[in-house]
Amino acid sequence: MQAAVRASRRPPAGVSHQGSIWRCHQHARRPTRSARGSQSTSRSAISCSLPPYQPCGYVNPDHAAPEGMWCAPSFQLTETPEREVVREAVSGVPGAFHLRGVLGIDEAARIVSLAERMGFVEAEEPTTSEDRQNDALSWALHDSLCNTLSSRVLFALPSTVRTYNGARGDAEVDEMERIEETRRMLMGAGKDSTAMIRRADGAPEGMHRLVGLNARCRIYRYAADGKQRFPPHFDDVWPGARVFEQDGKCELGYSGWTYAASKEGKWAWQTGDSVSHLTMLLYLNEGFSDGETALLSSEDEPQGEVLISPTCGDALCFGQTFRLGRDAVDDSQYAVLHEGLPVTGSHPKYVLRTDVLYELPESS
Ligand SMILES: O=C(O)CCC(=O)C(=O)O
Ligand SMILES: [Fe+2]
Repeated sequence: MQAAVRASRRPPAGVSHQGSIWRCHQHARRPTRSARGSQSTSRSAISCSLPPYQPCGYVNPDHAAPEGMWCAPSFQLTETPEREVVREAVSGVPGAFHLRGVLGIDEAARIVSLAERMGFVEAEEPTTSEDRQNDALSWALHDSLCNTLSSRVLFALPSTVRTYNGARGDAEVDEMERIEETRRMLMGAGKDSTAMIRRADGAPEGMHRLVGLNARCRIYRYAADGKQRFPPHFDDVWPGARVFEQDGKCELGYSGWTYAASKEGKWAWQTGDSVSHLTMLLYLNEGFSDGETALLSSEDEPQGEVLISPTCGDALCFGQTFRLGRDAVDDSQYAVLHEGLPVTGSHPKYVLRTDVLYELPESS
C-alpha cells in the first residue's frame, strides 16, 4: 500500500506550502529561539494573574467525574489570533508532523501556572512496567478557548481521513485512492491535499471530515527525577467532547458514546458524532534535560527510534489506533508507538495532550 499522507490541501489565503512545510504569512512572527531560551517555567518563577477554575463534571450521569478534571471558563489565549504556525513533517515517521509555534511562550507559561493551581493527581506506584508514571490532570477547554486553539492549527491538519477495512485487497485500495484523488482535483484541492487515507480494520469505513481539537485535554507533569515516564503505548481514538456551561456549572459532554458503547460488535453512531484520528501533544515548557517523546514505530514501516525534543509552544501530531475497547480493531495504519522519556535537570516537563477530531461518515 502506498503511504497515504498526501502532500497538502490548497492553503487558505495568506498561507503557502513548500515541500513538507506549511507557513502562514499573515500572522505575527513567533519569538526567537533566544527569547525562548530565557523562559523560566519553574513553579515558583511564574507569577501572573489567572482566571478562576472549577471542577468539571460530565453531562452524562453514567460517567462519574474523575478526580482532577477542571474547567477555567474565562481562560483565554492572549495572542489571539496572531500566531505564525508552521507545519513540518517528522522525517521517518509516516503521518507524523510538527506544528511549530502554536502557543506563545507566555501563553504556555500561563497554562502551566493554571495547571499547577488546579492541581495534579500524583503518579501512583506502578504495578506493571506499562503503567503511566507521571502526574496528571484533565482540563476541559470551554468552547471559545477550544475554538481559538483549533483555529491556529486547522489549516495544517488533514482535512479528511478516509478509512477502509484491511480485508480489502490492494487493487481495491488503489482504486479508492485514485477516486479520492480525482474527487479532490474536481474540488480544486489538487494533489497537494493533506487528506489522509488509512486502513483501520473493523472500523467504520468512509470519509471523516476535520472538526477541530477535542475539548478534553490532559496535562502531564514529569518530575525531573529521571524516573517518571510514560512507557511505550499507542494512543487510542477518542470520542469528541465539548464543554456545556449552565448556571455557572461546567460539564463535559461526549459525542459518539453510542458508537463507543455498543457491546454487540456493531459500530453505531449518530450524524454529527466525532471521533479522533490523531494525537496532538503541545509542549508547554523547556529548561529541563532529556524528556523527549520517543516515536518508536509505525505499523508497516518500523523506523528506528525518532526522538522529539520538546520545544515550548510547538505541537507534535501522529496517528492513533482505531481501537476504543474493541478487540476486532487492533493497530491501525499510521498509529505510532511512542513513549514519554524520563526528565532530568532542574525543571519538570509539562505537556498538554489533546486529539484531532473528525466527524464520522453518515451512519448507515
Ligand atoms: O510526554 C510525552 O512526550 C508523551 C505523552 C503521551 O504519550 C500522551 O500524552 O499520550
Ligand atoms: Fe501517548
